[in-house]
Formats: sequence, structure tokens, C-alpha cells
Amino acid sequence: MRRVPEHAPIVTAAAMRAAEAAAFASGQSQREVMERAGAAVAVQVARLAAGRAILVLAGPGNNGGDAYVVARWLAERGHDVTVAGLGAPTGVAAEMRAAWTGEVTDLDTVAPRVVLVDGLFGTGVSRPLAADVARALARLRRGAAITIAIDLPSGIATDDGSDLEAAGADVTVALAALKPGHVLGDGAGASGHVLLADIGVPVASHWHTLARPSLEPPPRDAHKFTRGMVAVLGGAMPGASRLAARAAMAAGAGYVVLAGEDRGGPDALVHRTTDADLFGDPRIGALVCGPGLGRDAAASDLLDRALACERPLVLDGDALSLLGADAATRLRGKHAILTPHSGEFDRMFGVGQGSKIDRTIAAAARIGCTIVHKGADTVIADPAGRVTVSAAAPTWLASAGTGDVLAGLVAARCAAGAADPASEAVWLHARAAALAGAGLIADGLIDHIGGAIEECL
Ligand SMILES: NC(=O)C1=CN([C@@H]2O[C@H](COP(=O)(O)OP(=O)(O)OC[C@H]3O[C@@H](n4cnc5c(N)ncnc54)[C@H](O)[C@@H]3O)[C@@H](O)[C@H]2O)[C@@H](O)CC1
Ligand SMILES: Nc1ncnc2c1ncn2[C@@H]1O[C@H](COP(=O)(O)OP(=O)(O)O)[C@@H](O)[C@H]1O
Ligand SMILES: [K+]
Repeated sequence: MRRVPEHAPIVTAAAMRAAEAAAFASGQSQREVMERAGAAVAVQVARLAAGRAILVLAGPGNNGGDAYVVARWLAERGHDVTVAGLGAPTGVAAEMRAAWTGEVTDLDTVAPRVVLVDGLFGTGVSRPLAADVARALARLRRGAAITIAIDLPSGIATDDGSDLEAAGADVTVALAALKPGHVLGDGAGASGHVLLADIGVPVASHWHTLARPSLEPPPRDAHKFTRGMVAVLGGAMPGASRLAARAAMAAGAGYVVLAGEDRGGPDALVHRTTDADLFGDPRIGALVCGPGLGRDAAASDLLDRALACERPLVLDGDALSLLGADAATRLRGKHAILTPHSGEFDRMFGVGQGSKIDRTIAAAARIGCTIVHKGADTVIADPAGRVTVSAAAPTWLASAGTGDVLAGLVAARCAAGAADPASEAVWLHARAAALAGAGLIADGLIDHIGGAIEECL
């Protein structure tokens, strides 16, 4: 499983340039910052190379400038390092090029070495790499045992993670902050393990990577209703609503109701009918509507009643499909958390412009609800524009029913009164998946929620 630093700020290329400009305006020199960036990367390269031969690739921009600093730092400490260059850098990067006293060989002809440092392009990449450059990079990566990218694997689009060049690295040292390209789409996979380097440039952002929540065991005066009551509406596919209900139980809800015809599930699960008493029960801390609901008239009626009741809602699966393009008007002003996968998201909000982060923020602002936009890169956005990205969940989660488990987890944290139920649930879900290991199924995932909670106490 890849590793991504927790609660790391995420900024676009433009925001990074602005942070850098502010640092320069407050008296730092570009030279100092580049020296710090190069040294921070070189420390990691030295650690990972462990004495093996290193080839540093240096491009024409500031990413190349960093690369020349990396090479110099390593050579000064006795590492076996060679450099291949692309284009003639300008400005401070040219000074760094000049300060490298070794040879600079040609990218096309240079032989691969065991450790490859990719300093061709970073946040300045503006178009797909030329075919010969992409070919050379792919050849050198194939010939290396480990590739370490400076800031971003060359060719990744910084702001949306699209992989312009089938780029890739085993380890990426992100400078000052993560960029959307490290956590979204193909860029997330291509970045490998991500490390965050402090280069002395302060960065402020409302966007962060997911962090382990801090949870408490039930207090001594707890009873079942103080721990949160969750109700799950059943429907056409009982397995899905049962998974959500069982996940809510495992996540610590004190009282879980499965409402509808289905009488299955564990003995501790309370069965009720979908009558007026249920929808009017003020003790319900979160009402889950969508997993296994179906899309027929009965499902539609249940959704209408859920939307009309005053309880906090967790809307998933079929509820989102039923809402479709009407989501924006029907949900405005509701206390709801939505957990769409990308198909459901697109049906509600359209494909739209911008990165997954941009589109999720826009949708959350439009409806005034928190949205958990699921996938290998799960983006959680609230109406105020705060964003949390989960970018390292085990891919074993890609199986039927794991989304139902997430809906139950969100509901349990919501009913418990958590400040950020969506992020807490997404962390617990990914951690339970890691504990469940290879070949997990949704039922088994639930067995590991307790273990994930233990790690947060
Ligand atoms: N922003 C910051 O705070 C800092 C940035 N630094 C480094 O600077 C990088 C950004 O520097 P730059 O803005 O110079 O950008 P890059 O070094 O990523 O590359 C920009 C250069 O490449 C050219 N270019 C872009 N796409 C190309 C393509 N497909 N084929 C050929 N040439 C292409 C551009 O015309 C420009 O000359 C960061 O990724 C990082 O490595 C560090 O020096 C430290 C501080
Ligand atoms: N490739 C993947 N890597 C990591 N997590 C994934 C991947 N694909 C799906 N997931 C996660 O698995 C869950 C699947 O949910 P969903 O698509 O609603 O499935 P279902 O409706 O069958 O439960 C979500 O939490 C999603 O983020
Ligand atoms: K790079």
C-alpha cells in the first residue's frame, strides 16, 4: 500500500507559486529556497540509494535547478552520482547548473543506473512531454531499481493528476505541500510513496490529506442512546442495507435500527417498520437512505419521507440515483452527507470542468451539504470549501458492498456527534480495509472496524 503523509496541505501550481512569491517578498532568496529543496530531496535519495549508483535527470526549469542541487549535495558527500540534462536552464536554475562541476550527459544516450532521480519537470509542466523525452525517461526508469521524483513525477498534470505521459516514480518528494497531482487520478498511483519536504516556504490551504482521527472510548455514564442511534432504510436489496446497519453497529452506534420488511442481520439489530413513528423519532442521530433501497415507486416514496423528516441524513447509492439532476434543488438546506461514487456524482452534478477537487467543492457549495466523492481518490468537500483527500486506500476496496459499509460508518460517526464524521469514517474504512488485507469482502471489512477504532484511541 502506498504511503501519503497525513494532514498535509494540498495546493495547486498557482497557489504554490503565490506562496513562493510571498516567501521571496518577505526576504528569502530563491537561491536559498532551491538549496533547501535540493538538500531535502538529496537526504531522501541518499537514504534510499544506500550507496548504489545514482543518475540525476535535470530539466530546463526550476525542477532541473533542484536536480543540480541534489547532484551536488550527493557528490560532496561521496555518493556515486552522474547527471543527464535536458535544455539550458535560466535564472537561479542556471546558477545551480553552473555550480555542478561534473559532466552533464545527454538524456538520449545516457545509460541507466540503479537509482534514478527525476528532476525533469515539476509544477511547470504545461503540455505532454515530447515523444523522445518520454521515451528516454521510460527507458531509464525501466533500467533503474528505484525512481525518486523531485516534487512530481515528470509529466503529471499538477492540478488534476492526469497522467500526460504514463509518468511514474516509486517515491516522490513533494516540496512544501502536496499538489492535487499527488492525490488525484493517475497521478496518485504514479507518485508512489509521497514524502513531504519542508523547504521553508509557508503554505496555507483549506485542502489536506486525510489524517487519523482521535477518538474516545464511551464515557462511564454512556448508555445506548447517548452513543448515537442510527436508522437504515431497507429496500429491494436487503444485503446492502444490512451491511450499512452492521457497519454502523461496529463503528460504535449504540442503537441501530433496520427499517422495512427485512428481518435478517445480527440479533443486536433492532427491526422496525417504516411508519410515521420511525421518521418522527427524535432520537435518530443519522438516517441512512440508499444502500439497497431500489429505484421503484416504493423506494422513491421512502426517499421523499426521509427528505421530509428533520433527521440528519446519509444519502448513498440508489437514493443518489433517484435524486439525479434534481439533487441540487431537493437537497438545498438539508442536513445531509452524500457518498456518491463517480457515476452517481456525474448523474447528480454533471461531468463539469476542473479537477475532482474543484468539482466536488462546487457541488458541495451548490447543495450546502458535505459530499464524499468516492474512488481510489476519495475527495470529501464541505460547503465552506474545506477539502480532505484520502489517496492511499487499499485497492482491495473495489468490490461490491464496501460503499454500503462506508455509509454505515458515516452514519455512526454522525450520530455520535463527531465534528467531521465523513473524514473520520473514510479513515476508519481505509484502515479497516488495510487490516482486512488482500481479498477482502465487504462483510469481512466490518470485522476490522473495531481494530481501526483501537488505533484512534
Ligand atoms: N514553487 C516553489 O515554491 C518551489 C519550486 N521549486 C521547483 O520548481 C519547480 C517548478 O519550476 P518551473 O516553474 O520552472 O517548472 P518546471 O521545472 O516544472 O518546468 C518548466 C519548464 O519546462 C518547460 N516545459 C513545460 N512543459 C514542458 C514539456 N511538456 N516539454 C518541454 N518543456 C516543457 C517550460 O516552458 C519551462 O521552461 C517545482 O516543481 C519545484 O521542483 C523549487 O525550486 C523550490 C521552490
Ligand atoms: N480502486 C480503489 N481503490 C481504493 N478504494 C476504492 C477503489 N475503488 C473503490 N474504492 C472504495 O470502495 C468503496 C466502493 O463503494 P461503492 O462504489 O459505493 O460500492 P458499493 O455500492 O458496491 O458498496 C468506496 O469507499 C470507494 O472509495
Ligand atoms: K520531477
